[in-house]
Amino acid sequence: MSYDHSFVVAKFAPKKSASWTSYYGVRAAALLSTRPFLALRMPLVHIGLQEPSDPPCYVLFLVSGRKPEGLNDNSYFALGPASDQESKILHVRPGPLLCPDGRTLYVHTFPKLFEDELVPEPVPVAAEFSHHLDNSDFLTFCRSVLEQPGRIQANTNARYSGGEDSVPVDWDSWSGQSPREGLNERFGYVFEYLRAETFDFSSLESPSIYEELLLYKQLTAEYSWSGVTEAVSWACRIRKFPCAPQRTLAPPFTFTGKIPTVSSDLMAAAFLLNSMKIPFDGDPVPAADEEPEIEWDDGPDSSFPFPRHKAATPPSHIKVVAFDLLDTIFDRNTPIVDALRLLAPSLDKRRLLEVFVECEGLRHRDHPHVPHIRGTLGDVCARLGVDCSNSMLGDALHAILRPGLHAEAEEAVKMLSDRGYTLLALPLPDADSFSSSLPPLPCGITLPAEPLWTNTSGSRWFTQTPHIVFSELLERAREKHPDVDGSQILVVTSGPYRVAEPANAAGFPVALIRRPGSLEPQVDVGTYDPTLVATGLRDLCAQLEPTRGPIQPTPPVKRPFPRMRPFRVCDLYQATRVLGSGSFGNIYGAFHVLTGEEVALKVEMPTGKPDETCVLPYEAQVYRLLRGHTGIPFLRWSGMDGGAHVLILDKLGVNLQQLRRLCRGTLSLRSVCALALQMLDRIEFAHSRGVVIRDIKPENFAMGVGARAGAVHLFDLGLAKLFVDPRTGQHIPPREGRVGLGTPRYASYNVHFGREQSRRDDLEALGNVLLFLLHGRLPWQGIYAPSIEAKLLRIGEMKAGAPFRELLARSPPEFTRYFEHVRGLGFEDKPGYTLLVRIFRERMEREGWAEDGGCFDWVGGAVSPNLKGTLVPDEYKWGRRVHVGGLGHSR
Ligand SMILES: Nc1ncnc2c1ncn2[C@@H]1O[C@H](COP(=O)(O)OP(=O)(O)OP(=O)(O)O)[C@@H](O)[C@H]1O
Repeated sequence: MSYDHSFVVAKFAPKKSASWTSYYGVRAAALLSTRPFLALRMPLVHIGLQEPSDPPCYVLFLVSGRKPEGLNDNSYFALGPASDQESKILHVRPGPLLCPDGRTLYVHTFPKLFEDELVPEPVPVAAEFSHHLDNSDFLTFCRSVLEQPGRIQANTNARYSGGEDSVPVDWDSWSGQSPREGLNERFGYVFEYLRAETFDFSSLESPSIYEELLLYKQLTAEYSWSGVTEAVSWACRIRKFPCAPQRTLAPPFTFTGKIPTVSSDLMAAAFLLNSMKIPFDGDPVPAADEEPEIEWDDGPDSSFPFPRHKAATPPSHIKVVAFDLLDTIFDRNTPIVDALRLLAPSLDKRRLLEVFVECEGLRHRDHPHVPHIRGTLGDVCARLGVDCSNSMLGDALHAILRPGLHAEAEEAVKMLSDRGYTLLALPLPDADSFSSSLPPLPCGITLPAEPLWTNTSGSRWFTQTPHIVFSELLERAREKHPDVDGSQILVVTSGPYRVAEPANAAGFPVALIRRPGSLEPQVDVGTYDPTLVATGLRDLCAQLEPTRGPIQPTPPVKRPFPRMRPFRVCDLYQATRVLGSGSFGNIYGAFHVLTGEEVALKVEMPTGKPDETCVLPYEAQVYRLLRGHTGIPFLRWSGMDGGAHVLILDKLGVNLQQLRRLCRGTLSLRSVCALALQMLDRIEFAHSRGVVIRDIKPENFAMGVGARAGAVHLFDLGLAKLFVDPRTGQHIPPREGRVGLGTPRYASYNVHFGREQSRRDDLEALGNVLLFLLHGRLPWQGIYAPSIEAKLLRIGEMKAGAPFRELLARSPPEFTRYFEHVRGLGFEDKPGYTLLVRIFRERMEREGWAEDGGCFDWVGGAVSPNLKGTLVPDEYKWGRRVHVGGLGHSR
């Protein structure tokens, strides 16, 4: 069917929009009151202004919370509960256009829309016009468009613009490039004009006004440049359909004054419009481009004493130097690495240390009264999947308990002692284990006679040296210097969070030793403030040289994480940023305070309502069940901390939805095939452990980071379920009338009709996900239905019927084979994973596509990192580089 179709999508783009074109852009944009909105093209016959027998005439309506002004003063219909004075009310029953707060919407009409009758002079913009698109703008825009017929069809450039970048003159956006087009300069917004004169809708959805609404919806849903880009790319695809010669809009027509009746189409449009957020008069102008402070109002309860900023300190002011022995004087890391290398020779040194330190900290937290080093070794082996004999463990333990001295220790200690400093040591953690195996301390340092605090119940010395140590230290220092105060005792440590933070909080200056390659984290969240930073003990001595002049305080560092109240989980993981939000709480990026290793924290705060159960403990069980596959993030710890349920998981990279956006909306068949192989593998693994995922969607698959950047990971297992009864080993029985779970866009056909999900449903959902990644859109997206139930039913019908068949017809044949298999499976049937893998692998082999990490569209420079519209999380961008999949490239 041929359909005349013109539409305009208008969008305000705040200046510096690029700054919120980011992972957080969507969140920030939700607070902006300037939103993209739509000039609707409506057939006049739909609103009773034309007879069906007349040649069809269309008009663009602008729906706005503001009345038109200037020459078009009177050209509007008020929708909904207008005031008594309103003469023209477009009566809509039962009032779909009513705004929840009772304000009125106006449909701007168009008496002088057409070329010859456009207003002779530009209409002055009312002084108070700040951020609403009003009728005069609209007219100017229309004139600009109509003056240049054909330009759009000729132009194949991308159709987006804005932000601070200049806009190429030949783009068909209306973007302030000429003096005539001054609106953009003043208000910083951009019009997108998308015009498809005649095209064939038959292979798309049924022709209706919803095509435009769909664009609008997409824009409002994903308000960022990516939203625009997606909408525009969608429109561009439509535009690929053969275009008939351009026609101008139908002859001018005169408004008769007759109040129109509402046709069902308009009614439906009105329902959709009602769900849109259109700015109203008096809405506040958005505050610049500030990102909102992310409030942490449901997180674990923890607070930090922040250090005061220090003044310059003359070395002579320091009377006592107190060493934290671990890793400043004693070298504990080398023996740990040596010991672990015996157990897992192939692993990288740093990784071994990270695993050991993490296991040690968690073990100590959960079993504070049990000797921990042997237990830690056991945990390390379990974590690395290595089998060790008792004698191997014994050897490793022996090595770990024999730390040597750092090479420079003797010399440095002597030098400081010769300069007259009193040298003390903080008590050594776990002194009992070490007592017989330590080498003698360099001459001049005194240990406390009795390390009181190591036996403190639940002591947390792995992360925080307790406050009691510092009062004890002050007492010991006063034995030699009765008048000394805390500011004269320099604590030397390599542990920023283990020692520097509590020392600062207790009022002691700190010298932070950062040896090259040290394990301690480099991330500074502003909770400590070292007086000096040295690369080793020799450097420390040089900086404490009396003739050198006062030690200048380190300049304040620009803290990278100001937007969140800092909190720490298990005293070991410092949260730094929000990675995402889920239905039950937030997911935070965090790092281990002793190793700097990055992790993700999934946090759920119980509401306290008796009838509500928390889901994270359940999800933790599923993660435990699925341990052992590298394509599923490892659950490092789960439990209650600070009153919240917490999962500590491997940190992942960008999810497939974000990557699809990064790649401008669609992925190539090559990427889709390569992803399919990995995704099938993860799902097969879950099924092999008796688990159905029930929430297969692109957002729940993410690439790894670092060395695992080419691997797809399956996560978010909160909806997963055992399909095998663990007591009987039997498959669960089929059931009807189940509540639909998962995401309707991708869910299997069965889910829409209330059937219990089994393995086949995960695989059907995977098929839908792959089609979505390939096409960028599924036919049932954005359809209209009067209620959610009706919509779910309608989507189900589409999945079962012609729209799905048409989708397959325009997809590579592999998908037909794939769906033939998965839709042919019975409830209990085991899917033919090998067959499904073969379908995609054969295609890859035929095409000569390698399956390596470089096969994805986003790797290796195929996608320009700085294109607007990408949703690459900030952590993947720095300067003009982007690192996706671990392979960075410059523009
Ligand atoms: N391990 C992780 N590493 C990095 N980011 C993550 C991780 N886990 C979750 N995220 C981010 O947080 C978002 C939400 O996480 P998740 O899907 O687990 O939460 P949810 O509450 O189950 O969400 P939903 O309601 O969408 O199912 C994800 O889309 C992802 O961007």
